[in-house]
Amino acid sequence: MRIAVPAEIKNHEYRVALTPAGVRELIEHGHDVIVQCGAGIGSGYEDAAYEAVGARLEGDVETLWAGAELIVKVKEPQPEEIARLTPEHTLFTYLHLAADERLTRSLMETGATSIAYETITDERGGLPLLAPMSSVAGRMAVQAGAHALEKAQGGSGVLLPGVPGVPPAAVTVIGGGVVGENAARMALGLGADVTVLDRSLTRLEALDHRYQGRLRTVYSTVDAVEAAIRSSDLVIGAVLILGAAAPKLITRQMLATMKPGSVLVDVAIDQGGCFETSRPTTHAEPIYTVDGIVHYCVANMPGAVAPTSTQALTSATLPYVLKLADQGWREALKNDGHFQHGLNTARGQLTHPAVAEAFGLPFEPVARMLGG
Ligand SMILES: NC(=O)C1=CN([C@@H]2O[C@H](COP(=O)(O)OP(=O)(O)OC[C@H]3O[C@@H](n4cnc5c(N)ncnc54)[C@H](O)[C@@H]3O)[C@@H](O)[C@H]2O)C=CC1
Ligand SMILES: CC(=O)C(=O)O
Ligand SMILES: [Mg+2]
Repeated sequence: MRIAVPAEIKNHEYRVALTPAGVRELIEHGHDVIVQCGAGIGSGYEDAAYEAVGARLEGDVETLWAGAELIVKVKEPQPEEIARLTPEHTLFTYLHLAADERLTRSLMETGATSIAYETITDERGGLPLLAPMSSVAGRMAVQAGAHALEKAQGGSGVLLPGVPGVPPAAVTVIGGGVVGENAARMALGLGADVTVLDRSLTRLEALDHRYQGRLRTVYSTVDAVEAAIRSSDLVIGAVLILGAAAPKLITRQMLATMKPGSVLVDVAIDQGGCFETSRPTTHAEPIYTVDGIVHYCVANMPGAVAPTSTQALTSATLPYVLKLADQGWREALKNDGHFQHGLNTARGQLTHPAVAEAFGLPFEPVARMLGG
């Protein structure tokens, strides 16, 4: 199969979809891999490293896309990338469609087959292609929040760990999944006072057991969120309902109950954000302030630490890229029910129920799409 790896073009996105080691695996399986010139530079991979494992380099982006059957990317297609997609393409990347109706409709119109990393499931109930980037983003959320708390950023000026004689900051993490646990772990490491809210008692039990009383776990209700944010210096939004738009757990009205200069980091922004006042920001301008509360809402946080993120991402995606390349998308999905959950669009139709529900659009069940 002809597989293309374009350079990412989202703001400050330095990741690339495949490392040279990943490309080598595909070539060993007999596939042609075409890498856009310079695609790996931001992650520390020179063009020569791809050439050395047998990839072809392509400088012209239109030629790269036009010649590909399978396109492997990191971020959702940007408008100029949408314009290059055709019904002959299979696109494998993060999509987060429920957050963006315009993207959803335009992707459907291309007729391309699109498979989203973030909706593929595994037998343990996890999201194996989201998890590595959630680990990165969860860890970064505390760094980003600590920086935003500084006075020069508009923050209250509270130092997360405190110092001897001065108490540490209060950090609330809403959603105790992969992002949430990684954020909690970093915040604990810095010596902050950490509370995690979740709707899943199983998750709270696991966290309680693992952290042995070093963090507080609270069942998530409107009441519990209201109480927690009143005394928090940093609140991290880390909830997810698979494939769906994130629920708004902090309203604008609730901001007035928070301490001035407190910080909200909305990691769930790629699914639309879990705070009413969140809007996507970029690494170039990551923060803004509403009613005295600093917001950080970058939708591609791991892009800023690309050498780490690219290796973690390729390790997770490679087995799936190999299946798509070896078997074609139909067979690969027919043979793996969890992989099937990744299919978001095909033949101009939506195939993910949660995305369809987000916009009140009709959808075609994957099983029917694969049968026909
Ligand atoms: N901004 C960025 O750069 C990145 C964003 N993300 C996003 O972070 C979000 C979280 O991802 P993961 O941690 O991997 O998901 P996950 O599925 O591991 O965890 C989500 C948790 O939220 C909980 N939850 C759902 N509704 C809740 C509610 N009302 N109150 C409290 N908890 C609730 C679930 O029980 C679950 O434990 C996703 O939207 C993901 O796409 C992930 C990576 C990078
Ligand atoms: C998960 C995601 O959207 C990211 O890593 O950018
Ligand atoms: Mg994202």
